[in-house]
Amino acid sequence: MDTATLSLLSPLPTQRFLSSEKPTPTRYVLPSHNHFLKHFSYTTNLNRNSKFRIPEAVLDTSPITPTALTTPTLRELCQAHVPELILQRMEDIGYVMPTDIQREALPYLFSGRDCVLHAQTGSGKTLTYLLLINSIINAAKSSVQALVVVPTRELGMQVTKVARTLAAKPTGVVGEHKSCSIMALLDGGTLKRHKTWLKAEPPTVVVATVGSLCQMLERHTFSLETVRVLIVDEVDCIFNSSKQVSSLRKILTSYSSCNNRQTVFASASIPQHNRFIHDCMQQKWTKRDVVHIHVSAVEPMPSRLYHRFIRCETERKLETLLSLVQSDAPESGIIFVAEQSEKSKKSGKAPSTSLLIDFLKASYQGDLDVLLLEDKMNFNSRAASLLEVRKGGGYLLVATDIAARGFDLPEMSHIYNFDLPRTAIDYLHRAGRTCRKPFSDINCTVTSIIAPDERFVLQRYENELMFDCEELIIP
Ligand SMILES: Nc1ncnc2c1ncn2[C@@H]1O[C@H](COP(=O)(O)OP(=O)(O)OP(=O)(O)O)[C@@H](O)[C@H]1O
Repeated sequence: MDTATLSLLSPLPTQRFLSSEKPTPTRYVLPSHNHFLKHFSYTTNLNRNSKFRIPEAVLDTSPITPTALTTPTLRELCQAHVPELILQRMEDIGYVMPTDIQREALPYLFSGRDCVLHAQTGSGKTLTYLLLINSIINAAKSSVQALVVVPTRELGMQVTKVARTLAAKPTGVVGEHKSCSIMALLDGGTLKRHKTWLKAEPPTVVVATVGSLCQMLERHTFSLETVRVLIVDEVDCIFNSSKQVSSLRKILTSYSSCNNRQTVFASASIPQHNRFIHDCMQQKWTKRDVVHIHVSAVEPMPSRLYHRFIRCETERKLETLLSLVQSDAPESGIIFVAEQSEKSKKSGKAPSTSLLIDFLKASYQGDLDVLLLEDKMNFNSRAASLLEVRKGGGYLLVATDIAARGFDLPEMSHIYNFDLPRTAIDYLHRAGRTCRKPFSDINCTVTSIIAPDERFVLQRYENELMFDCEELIIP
């Protein structure tokens, strides 16, 4: 390994592989080299000889001692950095042991390094960056100190909710509780009200969609001058969106400077990550010593997922879906449908989402509520669907890929790809809406209903994402 890499990382506690399974406080397992590589790889910017080659995993070769292998609790990891009330609240909610990404990333984050958090769906990246935010902000100061940028309104609502839950008063604490204020500045919101709020008493944390944020920045309603930590969640999704990418670039480089803030990017998928890290440094999205924390590098898909597919002719897809849902009896499920193509719109055809909703409402006889979530719904209807979903109780959500990113619905047991996703990454994120209880053993199922000639597409996704999909044959 590049010695420069070691010396760069050595001031920090070099992480040793502990376990990908549910962590227990004392676990004395000597991991194999391959096992280590499978789960953790760190990359930094120091290998400048090749264009995008970045040093591989950091291997700790010092003797293994029982102490080094004792899994720290979240409290132990955060104690010196995060206020006690937040730690108490974290434990109230049930966050006691860290997930892999939390254990690996928090020491780097607390050291002030810019980081790219690259870990499986449902691995707890949100709590990771919220703990960093809570270690930095001062709730007594009236200024925007932390900014979380998200690609969709729905994800913004979710992150805001988690941030507010974490900031709430812990049980048993009496008296007044001054927590930080968190503003959701999201597309479809009432920007006029936000403008007044930002001017009168700036919130400590802003969770924003790119569009609304840029609107506010362009109108000089507020500036990013006081922002000390900037998070971009689902970063690859925003960089991939032709509508959002140029605004994100401005947020990162024109409206603020990487030298005046700590920058964190998060996603379960960062295609060509070496290239991305290189760009982070070259484009000054981050400082030059950005750390890439890649957990489960060769296993991008959560291992508790069972993948299957069923071949059927297009005209039989609806009946096939219905019989699958009825025999699976999911706790809750999402049925993913492709967005309607321009060609189909022009020919006046009804979108698949409407056809599917009408069909299920007429034919499905189970207990689950049938709901719809798609981009072209107005914001109020989208919010209403989301509210129903979050109320608990079982539901079948018919959705486009708008529901594929970041949604955390822990009770979700089944995903159905009524239409195959366009890319392997879309498959990964759709599938990742299940298996969202980090320390649970429960398996979840992803089923793709494919036309016979789509088998090779699914096979490509299997190869790319390294999972196996079993064929389901209905007699
Ligand atoms: N330390 C923890 N202990 C128990 N549960 C946790 C812990 N950290 C996070 N969780 C739970 O894990 C679930 C997934 O977390 P989160 O939404 O942050 O995942 P993510 O990594 O952002 O996934 P995605 O890439 O799909 O957005 C949430 O329900 C969260 O409450």
